[in-house]
Amino acid sequence: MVNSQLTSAISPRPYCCDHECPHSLVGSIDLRCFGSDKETGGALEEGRRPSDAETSSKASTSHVETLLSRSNSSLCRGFFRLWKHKSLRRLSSFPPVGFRKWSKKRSNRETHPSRTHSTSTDDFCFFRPTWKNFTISELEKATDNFSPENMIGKGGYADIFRGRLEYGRLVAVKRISRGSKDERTHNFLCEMGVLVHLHHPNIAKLIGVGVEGGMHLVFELSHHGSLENLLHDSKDKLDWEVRYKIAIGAAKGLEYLHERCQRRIIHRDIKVDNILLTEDFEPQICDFGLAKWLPDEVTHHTLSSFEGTFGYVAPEYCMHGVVDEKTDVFAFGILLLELITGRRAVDSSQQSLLMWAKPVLEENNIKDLVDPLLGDSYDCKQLLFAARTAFMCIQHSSVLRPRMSQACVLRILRGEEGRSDTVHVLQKPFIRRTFSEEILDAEEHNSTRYLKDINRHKQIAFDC
Ligand SMILES: Nc1ncnc2c1ncn2[C@@H]1O[C@H](COP(=O)(O)OP(=O)(O)OP(=O)(O)O)[C@@H](O)[C@H]1O
Repeated sequence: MVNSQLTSAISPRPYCCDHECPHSLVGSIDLRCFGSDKETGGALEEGRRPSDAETSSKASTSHVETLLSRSNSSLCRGFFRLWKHKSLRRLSSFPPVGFRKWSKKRSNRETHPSRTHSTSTDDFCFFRPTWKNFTISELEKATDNFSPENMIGKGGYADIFRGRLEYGRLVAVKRISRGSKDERTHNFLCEMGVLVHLHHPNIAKLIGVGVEGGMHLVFELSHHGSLENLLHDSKDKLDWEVRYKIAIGAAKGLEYLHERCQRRIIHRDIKVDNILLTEDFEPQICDFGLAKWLPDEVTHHTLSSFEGTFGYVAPEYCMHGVVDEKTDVFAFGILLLELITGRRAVDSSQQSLLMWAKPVLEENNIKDLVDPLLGDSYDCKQLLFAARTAFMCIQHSSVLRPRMSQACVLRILRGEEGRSDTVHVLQKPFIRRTFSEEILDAEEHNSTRYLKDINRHKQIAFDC
């Protein structure tokens, strides 16, 4: 049955936008992996503006509080069992909490003029027929029978093998190998369902798939592996010039996902492990296993299960399950801080980079942030632009974070926004907000509470 599902999924047919369809990006991995089927309902709510009553009655319950209140439940035990099997710090489906209901069409300010809003069938038929359907023998031959020596990555639900195709092309074969049969199928279809829409120099390039003897996604091999390998695992220092190039390229990739590709895609797991580097250090965003398609008409999704990576999670996602472009913008800010400081989002003593860097940025002591390995070998202006961008992206309130596009993040990063010669002072973002947004923000994004939550979140993740 799985195979027939897979075969039909890769055959050229209209892309389905139904929320219930396994090809759809709007479903969320359910909580069956925690052994709690009853928690699986209502995986997402589309963004609507809250009523006053809803706002006041539900705002006080956070994901973390609810998780803690259930800490003895089988749900929680399931989470920790799963945690041990997942890659470090990666949070898989977190239990649902009393997520609020929102009601609002997207405002004009938030719509994307760059994308056409067609609802015609053509809109759902965007796939690249150049994809190859690999046989298992081709993949085995390419990877030397998936030999351990060829394993170049081990993710939460897949192993990645280096391979050489018959005609010499180097590839990375992602073999979906963990989870139940349903989970593997779901993950495979979700990732493939996103990739079918994407074609950009800063997005990992899918060459084909293989559904014989397991589920496989075949990518162009990235010469330098992930940014994680290069920035944190290598003895060689990564030059500032390259870091800045990576920042710009990753920003372009995200801008494409959010505003320029066929669908509005939220990646949800932007981090150094998911930025691959080509031979000339061009960054490519990979791992679309958690990506969501967000319809243009809604402001955001509210997910009832929580997935992501500790250290990169935006406050509103952590506290209320709210997912939109700003979720990725926040994570991108953390990634920028990693590039500037050379520190991990969460270090070996479980200290958060955000907590360390934010006060330094607020004090405008930018030089104190710089990776000691760089010494004085960096471009001061580029550093200031990058620090300024990071500062804006990690704003607690999503309203205050810039968008990737509309000339926001990229322009700030390139120093094209504001007074480039007087950027010594990091300014608070200049986005004007409505009164209701101010109220909403003050009520809902209390930073003290967030810090409390994130600390408890950390305890759950690392101490149990
Ligand atoms: N095309 C590629 N070229 C080179 N290395 C790759 C490629 N794709 C993946 N990798 C390596 O494999 C690692 C894991 O890949 P990926 O993130 O796609 O797996 P995953 O199972 O989805 O991981 P996660 O636990 O983050 O979900 C990457 O961090 C990278 O080091």
